[in-house]
Amino acid sequence: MLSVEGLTVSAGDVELVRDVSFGIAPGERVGLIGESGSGKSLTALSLMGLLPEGVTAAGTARLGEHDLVGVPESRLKRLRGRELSMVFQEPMTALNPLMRIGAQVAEVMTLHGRSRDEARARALDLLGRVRLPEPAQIARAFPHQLSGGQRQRVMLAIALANDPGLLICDEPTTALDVTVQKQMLELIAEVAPALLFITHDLAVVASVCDRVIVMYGGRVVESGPLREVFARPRHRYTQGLLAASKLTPRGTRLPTIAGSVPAAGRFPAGCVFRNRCPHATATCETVPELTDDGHAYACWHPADD
Ligand SMILES: Nc1ncnc2c1ncn2[C@@H]1O[C@H](COP(=O)(O)OP(=O)(O)OP(=O)(O)O)[C@@H](O)[C@H]1O
Repeated sequence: MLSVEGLTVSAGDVELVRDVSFGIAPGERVGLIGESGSGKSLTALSLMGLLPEGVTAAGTARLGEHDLVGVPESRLKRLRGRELSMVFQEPMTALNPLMRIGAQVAEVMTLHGRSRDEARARALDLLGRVRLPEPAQIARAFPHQLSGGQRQRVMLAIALANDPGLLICDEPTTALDVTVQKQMLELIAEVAPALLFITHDLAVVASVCDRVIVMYGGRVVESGPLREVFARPRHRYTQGLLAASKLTPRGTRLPTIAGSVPAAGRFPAGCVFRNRCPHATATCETVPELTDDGHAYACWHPADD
């Protein structure tokens, strides 16, 4: 569905993103991780055609039938919001402080050709879909009257308004507290048609994504199915990230703790978690899981040891 080949982003002679290639299949949820400055945001912005002044992209990126790199702004404008859309970290900078929420959600639909009445009605549906309580009341509110989590849900409603095929999220939950973050992540995972999710939080990747791409110094240094990359990280940056996180790479010796399989039954018995995990002997066929306390833990099967 999305195919990126040899994407290079430069500011003058300086290459900030080099030769990045990856793809996203319909329905797939891909995490893009990497340290600060590794080029994650520029990669996403080049797909959206939203690179800052003086920064240019080369290479190819195709979303379905549409080229995204090296095409005129007028064409990208038609694609943005309709074929692909993006949710940013800070909703206050993206929302118009002087415009009511309902009108802002409706506007993105009228811009893409829906009638005013239709857009207004659908705006209420969308606010309900992102699980905002009392959508009619929220629609009449101004951004400052909502909480940070509610504003981020509004941004998600706006991003979904024209049924895009791909949703890009750039650290959308970083500014939210842990409980609100978890709800937002569940919502994104549920509603995204296909997802490119930028974060440097491994637990977030573990809870939302099927596949992960790791960037370092402007390049992709490894990628693959989540459990594969987390279980056998090849690049020293990924290894360091895993070591510093609450996730434990496969192969690490962990104490076995007796206990019962959690009621949630998410984990088949037989695997071992690190001892801080409340699920103790619970299981895991899938390597990382986000547990009820909001943290991800990895486990390894004794048989693999
Ligand atoms: N407008 C610009 N002009 C020149 N260099 C830029 C510009 N924007 C970003 N950069 C540089 O490009 C590199 C990649 O930036 P980018 O924002 O994509 O990183 P990132 O991985 O998203 O980081 P973070 O996690 O901190 O958001 C950085 O070294 C950054 O300083």
